[in-house]
Amino acid sequence: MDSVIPLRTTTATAATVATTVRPRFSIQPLSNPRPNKPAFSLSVPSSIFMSHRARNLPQCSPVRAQQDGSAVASESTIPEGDALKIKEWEAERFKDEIATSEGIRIRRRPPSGPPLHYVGPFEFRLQNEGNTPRNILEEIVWNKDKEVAQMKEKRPLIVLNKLLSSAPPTRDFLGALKESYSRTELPALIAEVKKASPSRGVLREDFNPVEIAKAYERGGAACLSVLTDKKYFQGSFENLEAIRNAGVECPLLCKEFVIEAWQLYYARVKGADAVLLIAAILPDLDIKYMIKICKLLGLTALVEVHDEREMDRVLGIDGVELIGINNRDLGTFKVDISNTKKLLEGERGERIREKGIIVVGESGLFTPADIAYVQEAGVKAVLVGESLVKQPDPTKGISELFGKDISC
Ligand SMILES: O=C(O)c1ccccc1NCC(=O)[C@H](O)[C@H](O)COP(=O)(O)O
Repeated sequence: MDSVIPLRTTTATAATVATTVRPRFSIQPLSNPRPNKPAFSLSVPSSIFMSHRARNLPQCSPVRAQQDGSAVASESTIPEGDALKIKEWEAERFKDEIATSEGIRIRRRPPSGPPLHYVGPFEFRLQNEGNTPRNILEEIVWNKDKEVAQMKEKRPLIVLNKLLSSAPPTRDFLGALKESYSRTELPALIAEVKKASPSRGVLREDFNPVEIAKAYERGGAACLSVLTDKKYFQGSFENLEAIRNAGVECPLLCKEFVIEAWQLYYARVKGADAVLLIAAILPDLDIKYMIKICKLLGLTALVEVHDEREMDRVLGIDGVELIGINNRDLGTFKVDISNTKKLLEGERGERIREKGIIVVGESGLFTPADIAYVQEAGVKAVLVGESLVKQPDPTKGISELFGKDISC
């Protein structure tokens, strides 16, 4: 049985509602609207209506219907504290809507129900719907959101800002890639220090990050990528700091799931020279503003994309100098190195060349043929983890991967 809930928090006509409502509801204008009643009816599956009632939300009382068929909330009935919570909740939802409109499917945190007294009509979720991450990337992001909140409490931005003055200077990540490419005429190597990953589990039991980093440097890596996520990759900021303090000269990429600007400051303080910004997670405006912060901090931003839509978004953002094409779908784990070629074909490739952007081919590279394939597609650098970190001797692993010694 369907129920009818004619509610609206702000003035809106049936027509405006009809354009914003989600398809699983049906809206019909009432043929004979009565005074003081909205001129439309909204049919909602009864299960959704039940979840609305189960949450104890007011149904009609704070809403006043108008002659034109719209309805307004009588805000005077909402306690001040709740009104603030409602505003915060609506602001979050607004951000989510922007992200969705840019094609971002990863939600920043589990959706919460509206606060008490919220009377918006069209957001009645089925109970429990949406509170489970849709894929591993979303799970990582939800976990990161909590983790960053805790870390920020211990080290607020004001503290990090002070530490910046004693942090070692950054090294030129992009310059190191360009220099290596012109020296070897092969894609510059960003070698990844990674103990484990969600898709492959533990890659190396005897994992000594500093030893691995030094072995990569001896093998001719231009830069290193250091996983700092603990829960899913068994990495840490201690590893990043230790590699930096051990005198490794290769510039270091902090391989993190950045969702907040605070993390950029933290990475910088811990010795990073570059940070990863993942387009599948970050809306355009966040990328734009984080790139500016990176510049202020002397960090290089590696902006990672996986599909055409993300590439087009990133190509529209000013200040992007380094783009990584991940051959791994971070939601499904599927790896396909032809993804690099696909994203560099035609007009996109031309725009990238015109803008002088350096492209990094990331993930799933195991053989000299793989390196040649992505080089042919147009990359000037590669990011390699598994195939090197698993080698008993990672220095030798680099020569095998490139089919020659690239250290001199
Ligand atoms: O590798 C994963 O399982 C993974 C899962 C979810 C998010 C990110 C993930 N990996 C990050 C990377 O893409 C790789 O560490 C990096 O590109 C190197 O890839 P590979 O050479 O295949 O180890």
